[in-house]
Amino acid sequence: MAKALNMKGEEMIDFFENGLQAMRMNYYPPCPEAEKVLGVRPHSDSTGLTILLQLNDVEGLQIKKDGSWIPITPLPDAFIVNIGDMLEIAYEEYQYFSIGRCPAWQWRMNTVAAGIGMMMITNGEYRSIEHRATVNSDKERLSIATFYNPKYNGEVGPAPSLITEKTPALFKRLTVDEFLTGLFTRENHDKCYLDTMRIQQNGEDKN
Ligand SMILES: O=C(O)CCC(=O)C(=O)O
Ligand SMILES: [Fe+2]
Repeated sequence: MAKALNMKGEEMIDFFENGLQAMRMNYYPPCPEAEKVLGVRPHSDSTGLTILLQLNDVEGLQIKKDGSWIPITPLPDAFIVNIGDMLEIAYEEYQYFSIGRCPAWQWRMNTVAAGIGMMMITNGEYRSIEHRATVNSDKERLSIATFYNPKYNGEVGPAPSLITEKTPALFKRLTVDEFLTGLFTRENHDKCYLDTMRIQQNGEDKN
């Protein structure tokens, strides 16, 4: 990835060496009123990189492309690689993570997900993807997501080798600690957290 971006390899290693890794196992039971609920509401992963396995051969994952939701058909033995944008921790926070609740569901399990932005590191060159998961009326669905992130005592921000006069830094550089503190103390949850990391470019509307 560093090679494709013409980024210094050591910088990528520096971001991710001894980084945080986390895994979330998603179980979506069948829901007779499947069209009324979502398994996972629209979001972009807050990770550096997410590697996702659609465990059984059941559709559910959708990505947003040109304003429409596109289903991602599971392929046997194939991983899906997502570029993440910011850090998120979803820990049994049902309301935060899902929309609606199927009357037939008795329980739901979320494990911890944590991650920090490949979008920031690549200075916007690689963009995070908005996605969601739907549920089915008669089939259960399983997926496993693994999240790869910079180390906790490190920094996050555009890789120095990607910043030039023509491609100025689009995001601030800050410690992971600062990033996390900002994430968890923010009051406006409607605004994308990544947007608060953006550096205003010359000539941009300040509103
Ligand atoms: O179940 C899926 O396919 C998507 C899950 C997901 O987006 C996540 O765990 O972050
Ligand atoms: Fe996700």
